[in-house]
Amino acid sequence: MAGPPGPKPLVAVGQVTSTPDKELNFAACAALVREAARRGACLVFLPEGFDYIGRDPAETLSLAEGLDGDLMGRYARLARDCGVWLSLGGFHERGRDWAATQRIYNCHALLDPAGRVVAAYRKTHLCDVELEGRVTMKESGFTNRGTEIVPPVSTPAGKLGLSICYDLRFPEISLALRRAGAEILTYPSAFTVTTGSAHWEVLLRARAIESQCYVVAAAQTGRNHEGRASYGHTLVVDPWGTVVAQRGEGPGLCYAEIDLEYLQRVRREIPVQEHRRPDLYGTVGLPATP
Ligand SMILES: O=C(O)CNC(=O)[C@H](CS)NC(=O)CCC(=O)C(=O)O
Repeated sequence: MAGPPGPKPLVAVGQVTSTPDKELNFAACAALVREAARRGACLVFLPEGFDYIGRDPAETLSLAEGLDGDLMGRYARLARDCGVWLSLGGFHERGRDWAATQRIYNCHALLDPAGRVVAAYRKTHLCDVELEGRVTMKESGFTNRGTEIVPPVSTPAGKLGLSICYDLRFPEISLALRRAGAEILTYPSAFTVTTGSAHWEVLLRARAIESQCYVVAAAQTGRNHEGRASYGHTLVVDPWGTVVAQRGEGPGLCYAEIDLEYLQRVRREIPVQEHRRPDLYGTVGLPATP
């Protein structure tokens, strides 16, 4: 192997309380990105809805922009100014079909330090969930489903596989990304308090253990508007399943070093990828037959 280990890449994960006010949200996110860059992070993650959280579908639709709009332009300048990569999960995107569909995409954009959008993943699993008397979400009411998984992107921290929030519940996408070469999986999120307190950490650790990837999950926290609160608990999990960084509630950053030698060791020691039985699981993602 190569000589002495060099410094390991540092990533930063932001936790925010987005509101319907895009200006305030940008100011809060930009301050976190600047702080993370000062501390030496090469890649900064922001949560789903970093741009805003609308009070209702009509407001959410009215505030949405294209990837070529003003807000992404400001983030591109921020990436350039700070010299960092930005994972901007859960951007409310008016796509090319906006005029026809009047629905947006839930888009995870990855920007390089030149401010270019090097990848855009559009959320493929939409959160339509009804917990009687507690939680109602109907994302498909204002969002189009993404149509593809995006191949992992090489970054200075490792090969990054993009997902969003509710995608976390579907191991199929994490395994597909792992198979395509991912070393870091990321789930920018806006989890509810009810589901987050029961499922958040265990799902993130399970995805890390079974895929043997780092898992990075930036989260919304606190009261986004009168009718909504988010669970927080931004996490980074290593490929062994250990939580290596986390926040509780309230806005802020946490940091983790990405150690790809450690990742390789975990994969060597428990070679699950070689032990899989694809000959047996052919229809696993399909609906059950009666
Ligand atoms: O709507 C926006 O503006 C931003 N998007 C979201 O907040 C999305 C869709 S409603 N939230 C989730 O996917 C929560 C998942 C969750 O809580 C779970 O899986 O338990």
